[in-house]
Amino acid sequence: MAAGTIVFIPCWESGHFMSMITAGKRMLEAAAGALSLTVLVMRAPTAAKASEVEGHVRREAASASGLDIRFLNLPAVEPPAGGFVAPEEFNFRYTQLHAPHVEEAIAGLEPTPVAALVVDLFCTPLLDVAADLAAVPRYVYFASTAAFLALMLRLPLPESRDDLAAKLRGTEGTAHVPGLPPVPLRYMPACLSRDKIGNYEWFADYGRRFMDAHGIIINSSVELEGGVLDAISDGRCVPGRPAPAVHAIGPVIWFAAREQQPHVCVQWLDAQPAGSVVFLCFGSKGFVDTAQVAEVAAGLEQSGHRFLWVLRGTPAAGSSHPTDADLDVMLPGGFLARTQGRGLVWPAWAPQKEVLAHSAVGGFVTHCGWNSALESLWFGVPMVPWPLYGEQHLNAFELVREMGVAVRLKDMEASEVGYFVEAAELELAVRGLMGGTEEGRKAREKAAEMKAACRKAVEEGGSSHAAMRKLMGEITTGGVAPPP
Ligand SMILES: COc1cc(-c2[o+]c3cc(O)cc([O-])c3cc2O[C@@H]2O[C@H](CO)[C@H](O)[C@H](O)[C@H]2O)cc(OC)c1O
Ligand SMILES: O=c1ccn([C@@H]2O[C@H](COP(=O)(O)OP(=O)(O)O)[C@@H](O)[C@H]2O)c(=O)[nH]1
Repeated sequence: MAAGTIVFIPCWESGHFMSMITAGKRMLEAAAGALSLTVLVMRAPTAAKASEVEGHVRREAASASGLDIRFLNLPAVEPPAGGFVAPEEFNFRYTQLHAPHVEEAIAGLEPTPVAALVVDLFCTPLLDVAADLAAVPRYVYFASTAAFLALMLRLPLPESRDDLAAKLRGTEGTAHVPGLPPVPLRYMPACLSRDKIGNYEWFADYGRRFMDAHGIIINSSVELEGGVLDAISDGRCVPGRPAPAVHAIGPVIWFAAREQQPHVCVQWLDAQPAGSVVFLCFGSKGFVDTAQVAEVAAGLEQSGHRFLWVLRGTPAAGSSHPTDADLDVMLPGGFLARTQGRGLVWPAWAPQKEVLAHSAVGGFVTHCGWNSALESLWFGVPMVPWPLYGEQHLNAFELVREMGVAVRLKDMEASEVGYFVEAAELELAVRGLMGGTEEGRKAREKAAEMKAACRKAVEEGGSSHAAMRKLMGEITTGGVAPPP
């Protein structure tokens, strides 16, 4: 029977929620029965997201993991009234409104001692509630890259604010992300770009609060982002003040139970030659408009390669989630007939991990969501980055420039956020990715190396395995250093 419980407060976005629950399971496994996990579930601010989260909770609660996990729904709060400068401001205020409920839920756990509190990167307003629980170590779970973390830690510094804010008012120049070579402004996260400068203070505030944590648990590894992790631990993000310890335990990848009947996409892949198919998928939010669809279709057709394209329709009013695409309306006339046998366009949610794991898949055109990038590396699939939102442009920079596992779209470096990709650009990138250029062949080799490194990292003796052991050691023995 567990002697204490780790309290988790995840964010409602699926990528964050499931990444954190999967990390929690790994933590329990490493604690070998000494601890349980209590997940405090906030009601998501929209009905669609609330139902998504309910689905995750139902599936997890029903799964026979043998681990001691329980989900407690926090009372719903009224979303704060509008007029926000940024979505981050909404998140911040909405999350903060849950503080009394979190305190009450934690008090209700007695007599079970709380061994640690872990909050999502967007839930740091709730880090303080455990300040009353004087001895309880508090952690942030960071479901994104160490590079994005380094940037966020640095944002509150006056010199960083002045420098970056001035640069972001223009379009030329580079930004300083500790541990990375100079980052061209067009690779800065879309959430911090020129037209979103109002977000700056909110991101800076999140970054400031990370310093109040005992540690940051991150879905990355030394093998993937060693340079940036060193920069954080050497104090190059917040000079003069040690950063919280960073526990790089990744890749953390959420694998759903397999359906009994293989998915249509998988059945189609079964009939394709090894390494012959380029896969296109743009995450949980990604969709493209009709003009862009026509260019993608033409690019794929002209590339001559086999493809599996997850094409989603525009979200319904008031939603940010794509709908299932009506292919007859969205695709150019005759495209399906002309590409029959060598291409499949799938209009709904696809089993991305199963697709990436399939031997027929030779490349991935991706929006560079960090979960997608990690999944691609896990299966050794080289990428073409097509970042859309959030921090994805910075992720693309690392994949291309730092890791060398991706072939860039021709004009990406010369484009504004939300750029339009022409057929010829996509054709060229796909040809390169599938082995037609030296850059593409190198990216494939690098992706294979990364696959081996990712798997080694989480095995016994690997860096992420050791980081997890150290983290759980400090939680179970209470031997954690106070926040810097
Ligand atoms: C990590 O930094 C940011 C993330 C987001 C962001 O916002 C978002 C909003 C939605 O309505 C639905 C989403 O799915 C979603 C996802 C999202 O980030 C993604 O999170 C993943 C982690 O689980 C992963 O890190 C991906 O790379 C992210 O793109 C938004 C944002 O600024 C607006 C961020 O800075
Ligand atoms: O059709 C789809 C689209 C996405 N995903 C999964 O959804 C997650 C997307 O997370 P990511 O961080 O890449 O991007 P986000 O959706 O948060 O932008 C990944 O685990 C993908 O495998 C999937 O399985 N099928």
